[in-house]
Amino acid sequence: MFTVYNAIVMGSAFTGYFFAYAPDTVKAKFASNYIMSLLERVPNIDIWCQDGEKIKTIKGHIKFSSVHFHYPTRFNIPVLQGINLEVKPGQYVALVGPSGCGKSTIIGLIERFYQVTNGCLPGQNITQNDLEKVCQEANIHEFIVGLPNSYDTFVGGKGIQLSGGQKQRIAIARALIRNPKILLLDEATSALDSESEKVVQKALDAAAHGRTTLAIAHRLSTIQHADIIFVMKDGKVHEQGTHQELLELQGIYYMMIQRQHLGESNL
Ligand SMILES: Nc1ncnc2c1ncn2[C@@H]1O[C@H](COP(=O)(O)OP(=O)(O)OP(=O)(O)O)[C@@H](O)[C@H]1O
Repeated sequence: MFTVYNAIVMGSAFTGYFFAYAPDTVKAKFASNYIMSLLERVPNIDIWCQDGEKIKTIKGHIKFSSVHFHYPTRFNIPVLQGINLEVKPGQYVALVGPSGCGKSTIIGLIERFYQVTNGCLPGQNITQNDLEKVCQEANIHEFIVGLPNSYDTFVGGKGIQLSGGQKQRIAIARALIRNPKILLLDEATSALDSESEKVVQKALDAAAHGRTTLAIAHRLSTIQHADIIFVMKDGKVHEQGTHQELLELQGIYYMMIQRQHLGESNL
């Protein structure tokens, strides 16, 4: 419908015309109405929460039961098509599968960035000692104390003066300072060279200790120790098991491992 509201919300050519030629007081009134309507908007996810379970204490148990999902902007493209997976508190679980099969979408749903289409999901003061403890866990403390001003060293906006591996380890420390029960790792080492990857992976393995961890990885060597590996394809879980069980199955995971070994030996 061609209303002024829609024109403003949808950003049509009419908006430009309206804002170019309407008197300032009228423009201000429309703009403030629009701002108020944005402030008062209740996200769908909150409406849903009123009926759903509100989680008071997070124990680190994740369960997807027949979860279907499509992105709001792409109604006719199903991304998840009946996902069933369970991660028990403290387990380290990996998601693997071809590009675009829906791995990051699963993490987005756990973080409640989107509402599922069908199915269901379950519902300080920081001291210097706390800071140093998490930096030790993240394998970055030694590096920081070696800097000219230790923890007070200026590292530039967004850590521009740090290497990729150092930034990753600081990101791990930032995650750990809140003592989370769940760690969600989406390709946490993918942008690193193999030396930095080893250091960051060591930090991640230490951080995962005693926490429920869901890791997405293309480099399969990093998740072979996972308690369960879910192998996804076309928005579905096709295989699940330990590294050894999946190798014995000789299915998709086995093929992925073979391909990766072949790729590495061709480097
Ligand atoms: N914000 C979005 N809006 C619409 N479609 C999206 C959005 N994000 C992802 N998609 C689509 O959803 C599908 C699954 O994407 P997702 O990022 O979950 O895949 P992935 O398995 O993590 O891929 P990769 O291994 O390449 O990171 C893809 O087809 C993608 O194009």
